[in-house]
Amino acid sequence: MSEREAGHADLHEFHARGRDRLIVALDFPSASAAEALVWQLGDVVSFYKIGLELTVAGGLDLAADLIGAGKKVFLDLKLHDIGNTVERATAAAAEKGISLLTVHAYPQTMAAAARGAAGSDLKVLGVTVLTSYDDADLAKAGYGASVTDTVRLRAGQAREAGIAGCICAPTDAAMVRAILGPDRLVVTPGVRPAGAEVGDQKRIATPAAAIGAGANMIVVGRPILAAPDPLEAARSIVAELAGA
Ligand SMILES: O=C(O)c1cc(=O)[nH]c(=O)n1[C@@H]1O[C@H](COP(=O)(O)O)[C@@H](O)[C@H]1O
Repeated sequence: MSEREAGHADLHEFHARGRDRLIVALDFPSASAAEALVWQLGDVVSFYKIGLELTVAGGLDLAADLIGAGKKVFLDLKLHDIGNTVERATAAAAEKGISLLTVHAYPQTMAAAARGAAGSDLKVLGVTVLTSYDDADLAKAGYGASVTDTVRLRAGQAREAGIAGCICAPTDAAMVRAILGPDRLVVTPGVRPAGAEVGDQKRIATPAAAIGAGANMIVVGRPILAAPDPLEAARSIVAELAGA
């Protein structure tokens, strides 16, 4: 269904469906720059990702402000350390009212994060294989398996660890959905509206294709942040997601 086909009564629901599928990555060097974008996007966006760059520039205080203002926050720290450290860091994130937290999809790490999040509303996502990697990049990093086989293995291990879901490329989403089943989360970065600049991403698809392949939510950074009109770019992606 397109925006045009949705009747007046359905329009609110149509936009809400699109909005619930979009996470905007606040990849900024300062909290004030991130705040300015949040202000600009207003009610069009309800879920924000705070990653490595913003975390070291006041991102955790901003996370508290966003949560206080009724937004959801995805803390993208991609944790990977000894179990004790991962468990404690995850428990600390859970206490802050964060909705989503990433860890690298290694069995020990995911099991520790599952323990840290137990009894809280925090959902842990395992990063399978980064969307900037292809088979040659994995080989260079010392792995013998292809991207597809590695994602398949790690998605299965995420399910066994009992975490909430996985981060994967939209091109892997159908396979990961089949492994995780209908109740876990599949979240895909590496999303580019048709014609958008690809940048350093290697395994990409459009917003509608990502949802069509089984993603619950997509993560979008530069196609909104670097757009001449970020609000218009976000609106257009929300409409595409709502119709998918
Ligand atoms: O965990 C992530 O969010 C993530 C995993 C991954 O495999 N690839 C990936 O791009 N990301 C993040 O998703 C965002 C994508 O940003 P853009 O490429 O600008 O849309 C960035 O904040 C990345 O850190």
